[in-house]
Amino acid sequence: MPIKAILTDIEGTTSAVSFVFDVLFPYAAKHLPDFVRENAERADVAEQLEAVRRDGGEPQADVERVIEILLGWIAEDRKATPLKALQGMVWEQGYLAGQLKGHVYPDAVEALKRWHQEGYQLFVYSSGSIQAQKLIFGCSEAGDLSPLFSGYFDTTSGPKREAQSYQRITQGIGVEASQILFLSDIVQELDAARTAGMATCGLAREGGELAGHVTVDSFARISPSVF
Ligand SMILES: CSCCC(=O)C(=O)COP(=O)(O)O
Ligand SMILES: [Mg+2]
Repeated sequence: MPIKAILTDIEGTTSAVSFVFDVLFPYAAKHLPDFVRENAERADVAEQLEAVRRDGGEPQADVERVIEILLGWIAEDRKATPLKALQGMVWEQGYLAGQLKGHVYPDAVEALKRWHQEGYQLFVYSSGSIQAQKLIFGCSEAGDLSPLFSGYFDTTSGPKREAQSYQRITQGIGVEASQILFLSDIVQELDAARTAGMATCGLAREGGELAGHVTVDSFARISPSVF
């Protein structure tokens, strides 16, 4: 059955790993402590702080201890849903202040625009929160790319290395798994998507191969019609 939908990862796929590690994560580490102190009573923030206490196994942690836990999770690149939600809130302030602009590779911008015009439905699946995903594409160096996308999925659909997450996303997209092409730079994510029945294409931007998957170094080399 022909591909109808394209589901893409962000970090290392549409966007540089260095943008996430050298720009976004340090920005969050710098601004998150004061953001949490100033907004700890806000309902959406308080809900995430409670989730940090629960997931961190420290139900009695005060706000300063929760901040310490969060900074530790940033340092170890933990894909924890409450951290990702709070990072998205902090990054929003940076994007709105013009201090952040989302990096999206020019070849990805060009291909996403073309595929959208050709009628493919485009979706994102990232460990970054849905808010963070909307910001990186909505406030990108190439302008507002958000009209290209039909939907966004984050770790509330499950971890990216588990096949069940891709089954849930398939339900959400509403086409057969075999009609979805998943793009990622991580072989374990591609393996999980394939186990769920999706077509896969690996991105290795520095060259090389993602074992067992068609691998390219640029979106310019992806033809959805051949999968
Ligand atoms: C939405 S941009 C920030 C990405 C992020 O926080 C992250 O952890 C990268 O996750 P990905 O699943 O895109 O590799
Ligand atoms: Mg990635």
